[in-house]
Amino acid sequence: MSESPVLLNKHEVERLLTYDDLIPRLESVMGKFSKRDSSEIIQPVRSVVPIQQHSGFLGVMPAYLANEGILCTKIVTFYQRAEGSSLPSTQATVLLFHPEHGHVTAIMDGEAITAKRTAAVSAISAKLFKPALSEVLCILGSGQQARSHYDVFTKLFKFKEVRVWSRRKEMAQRFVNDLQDPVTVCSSVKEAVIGADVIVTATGASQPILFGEWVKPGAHIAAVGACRPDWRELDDVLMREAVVYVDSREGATAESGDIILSGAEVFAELGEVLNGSFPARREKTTVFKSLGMGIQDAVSAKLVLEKWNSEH
Ligand SMILES: NC(=O)C1=CN([C@@H]2O[C@H](COP(=O)(O)OP(=O)(O)OC[C@H]3O[C@@H](n4cnc5c(N)ncnc54)[C@H](O)[C@@H]3O)[C@@H](O)[C@H]2O)C=CC1
Ligand SMILES: O=C([O-])C1=[NH+]CCC1
Repeated sequence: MSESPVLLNKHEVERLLTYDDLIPRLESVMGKFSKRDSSEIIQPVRSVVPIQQHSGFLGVMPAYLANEGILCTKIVTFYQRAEGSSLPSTQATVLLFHPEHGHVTAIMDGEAITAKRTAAVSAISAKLFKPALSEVLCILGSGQQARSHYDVFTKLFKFKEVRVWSRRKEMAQRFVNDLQDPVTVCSSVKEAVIGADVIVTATGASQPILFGEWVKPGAHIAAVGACRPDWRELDDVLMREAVVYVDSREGATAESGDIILSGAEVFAELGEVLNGSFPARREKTTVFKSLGMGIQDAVSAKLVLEKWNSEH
């Protein structure tokens, strides 16, 4: 009989998963993924079931990392929620399996993993692509991803000014009230992004909210929302003028409305830049279009379990 799986709640996962540990693991796995060696990594594009009556989606995100002995799947739901809803729009559970015997070794909260690994990957994109002199950070959205992006971007980089915009100004104000350091609340997207060097879009928008005409040439945009083929956060001008990087070419081609509907060309995967097979075109306006990958959840969950095991 196999042992019962370890069960870890959101509080535990949040405590055990640190950006310092996570970032090097994500860089390593994304680099390996971009080599497309199926004897090392298998990660299909996420399967998504629409839940039309409730404006939601169920996604299943499996991954197998043979050399690291990680067999994992995340099950995630994401919903378009009314502003001010007390329910989280992204909820998830991550399962780790014993790769040899097939039993479940751990079941853990996936909300904290999703928030931290997505922000950490965006931070990796910013390390590679943001302008050398980056003084102004702008965050569009004030939800879970906005907060994790704020945390890691201000931990890793020094900005003179941080701005936030949200659909309802009081939500942006609430976001700011939870923080120690000063952040400017903006009344419009335009006001928030003019002159910004780094822009994070982390909204549930399905139509463009960020327009290329407002974006400072050379800025870096980490675009985290719009993860359906008919959803947008960025307009055609921005998508066509920027150098576009993605987490996975297959994921972007299947799921990113910003890429599919604008007809923008994907320049490279983040992993291809980390591998040195494509350049980081820092001098240009750059977009990193993030959709989220099972391998990112898999290395995060393994890290959480290792930390937990070291304490028990
Ligand atoms: N790329 C990735 O790996 C991941 C992407 N996501 C996506 O990131 C986005 C944010 O996710 P969470 O922070 O978990 O959600 P959340 O519900 O915590 O925050 C969503 C934010 O978007 C705003 N928003 C919603 N609809 C909007 C609209 N039509 N126009 C402008 N703003 C709008 C809300 O006011 C809120 O500030 C979602 O689109 C989600 O699907 C989530 C997890 C991972
Ligand atoms: O990677 C992920 O978990 C998600 N991406 C979009 C919604 C959830």
